[in-house]
Amino acid sequence: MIEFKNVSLTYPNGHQGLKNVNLKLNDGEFIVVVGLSGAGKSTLIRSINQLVKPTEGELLIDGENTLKYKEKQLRKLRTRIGMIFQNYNLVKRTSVLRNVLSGRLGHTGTFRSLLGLFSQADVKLALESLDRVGIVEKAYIRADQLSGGQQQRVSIARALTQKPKVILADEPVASLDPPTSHIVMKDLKKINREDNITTIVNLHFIDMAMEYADRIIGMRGGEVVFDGPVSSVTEKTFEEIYGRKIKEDDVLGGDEK
Ligand SMILES: Nc1ncnc2c1ncn2[C@@H]1O[C@H](COP(=O)(O)OP(=O)(O)OP(=O)(O)O)[C@@H](O)[C@H]1O
Repeated sequence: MIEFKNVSLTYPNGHQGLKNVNLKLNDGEFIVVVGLSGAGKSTLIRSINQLVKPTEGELLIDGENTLKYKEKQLRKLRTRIGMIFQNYNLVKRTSVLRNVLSGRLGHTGTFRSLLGLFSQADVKLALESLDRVGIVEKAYIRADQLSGGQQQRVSIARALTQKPKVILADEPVASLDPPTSHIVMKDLKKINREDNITTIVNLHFIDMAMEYADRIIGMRGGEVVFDGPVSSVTEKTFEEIYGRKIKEDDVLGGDEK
């Protein structure tokens, strides 16, 4: 379980990214974080693996306050947390398989991974991960030859080869068209269900949030202003989170091809 206890985060310029956040995120949940641009969604997600570090409070993972971790413990923690970014963060000029194998970096010694000496077990795992997101036939192609949706699936496969306990996805579909967005969200959901990986996703579109979330967390101005199961969410909930009426732009539309 991931627990935020009175967590606040003030950026060096004085801006308060998180204000007194209290949350318990249970193992295996599929959580979608929603809110307007600048609400603090990325800050919330990124504080879990300390890409940004909270300045107050406690952030417990399986009972341990990770804000007290030293560099070595933090590195170990990060090996168990997969991260998916809007822009995929692949090494574009190298093969898909190499990109996916880089998910093993924290597990394999640095020297061996620098030389590209991955074990057969790692290669098998990487190929299995690519198969699970439906693109194993692309393993030996250069990453920059793939479409955006395929690149995002490579990044999901990379996260999977980490054998993570948690996946954080920061606007994973913001650069994709509606049909491809649904494919990527379905992959994330399938993996969450099959492997019981706690999955926390930032999304802009309310229809996507409603379709895929078990639980929705709403943020505004760095604060959690809503937290509840998707079944309890109505249009009014979104209007309260956004502080305004819902607009056409808030809905992605479309479905899988
Ligand atoms: N490194 C930083 N230094 C100062 N302020 C920052 C920094 N990163 C983010 N902020 C500010 O903190 C607030 C929350 O940003 P955050 O990126 O978490 O929002 P968000 O809800 O994810 O928005 P978006 O959907 O636009 O990504 C914003 O006002 C942002 O400008």
